[in-house]
Amino acid sequence: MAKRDIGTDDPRVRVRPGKGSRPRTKVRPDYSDAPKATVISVDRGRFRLVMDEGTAVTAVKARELGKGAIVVGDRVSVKGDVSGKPDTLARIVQVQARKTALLRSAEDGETKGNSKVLVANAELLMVVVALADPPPRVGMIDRLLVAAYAAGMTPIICLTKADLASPEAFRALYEPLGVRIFTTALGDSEHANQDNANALPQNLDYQELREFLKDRVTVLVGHSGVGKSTLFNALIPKANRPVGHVNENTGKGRHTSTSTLTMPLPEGGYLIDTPGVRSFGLAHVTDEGLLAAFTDLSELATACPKGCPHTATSPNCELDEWLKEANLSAEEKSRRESRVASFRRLLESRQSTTNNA
Ligand SMILES: Nc1nc2c(ncn2[C@@H]2O[C@H](COP(=O)(O)OP(=O)(O)OP(=O)(O)O)[C@@H](O)[C@H]2O)c(=O)[nH]1
Ligand SMILES: [Zn+2]
Repeated sequence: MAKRDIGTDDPRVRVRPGKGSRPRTKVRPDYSDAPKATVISVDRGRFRLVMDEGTAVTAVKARELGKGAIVVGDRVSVKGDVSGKPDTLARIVQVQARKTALLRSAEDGETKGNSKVLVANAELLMVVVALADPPPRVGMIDRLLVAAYAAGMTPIICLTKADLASPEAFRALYEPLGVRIFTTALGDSEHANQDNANALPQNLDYQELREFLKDRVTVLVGHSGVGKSTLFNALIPKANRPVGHVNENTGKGRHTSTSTLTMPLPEGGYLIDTPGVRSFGLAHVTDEGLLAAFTDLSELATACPKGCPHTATSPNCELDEWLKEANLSAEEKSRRESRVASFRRLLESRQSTTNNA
């Protein structure tokens, strides 16, 4: 292969002379002065980008980039027409290394065990949990926390529908983890109405949440019906996410939309909505990664016998010692049991996933 041949016959790809010392076949073009952009949506091979100076453009992936996926949140270098005018198309020529990558492993079907990057470079994972209707599902929440830590992201929890049920029990369970928890009640328009403010429970954190999200990039995840769209619309009034009904676009019923939406927050920062997260496989996370997400348990486990797998049958596992501690209140005992059970359930579910894959 000739020294300058980078394996493309695309005449638009300009190649600068490489340094003599570089490996012969890997002479890469220098795009350091190409304009940079962030991917805000992906639709069948077309990427919607916001250039750093603000223009929105549509782009395709340059052939030389090969097969790797480009996802929402990726930072990219762009060539070609970046005017953003109708019918123009730019070219993504380079993808920067990701600071964070939110992955999800398929849990069933043909792709079982394969993992996929959902969003790149986001800082926060906001797990949206309804206090009622539907009630919180601890297993899913724990999975999402694990996925966040494994992604290099910081998880936070937003409790919704506090007008329907008290957040106390949930807070008692999750506050010891050091995860920030915000409680909201935004639902029906009557609740959003200021005249009705007295009807709302005390101690709601909606304004604190707004402040917290300012200037950060946050991914929203949660089950259908927990109030994600309601929250999204409250935080970004012009977003107009459809509330209370599902997916007119595909007509395939619930959870079939795959489009991930990025919207700027009025105060600065971005919200990213990921529809259709029904399950969140964790096959890509190691056992250590799993334990690290249980911040309350991971410290205990450092005192376990060497190589302890921390299951219910592991001899002298510190997690069991923690459960057996003397003089615990009934509440604390049940909280600890719930935490250990959560962790062990995830551990087991992953083992069966990996073994059957
Ligand atoms: N009472 C009450 N209802 C709420 C609240 N937030 C949302 N709801 C209602 O819950 C229902 C579902 O809300 P959505 O915002 O559509 O929930 P979603 O999570 O986006 O659901 P999908 O679009 O299916 O993923 C709607 O009828 C909302 O009006 C709340 O804080 N309190
Ligand atoms: Zn152990």
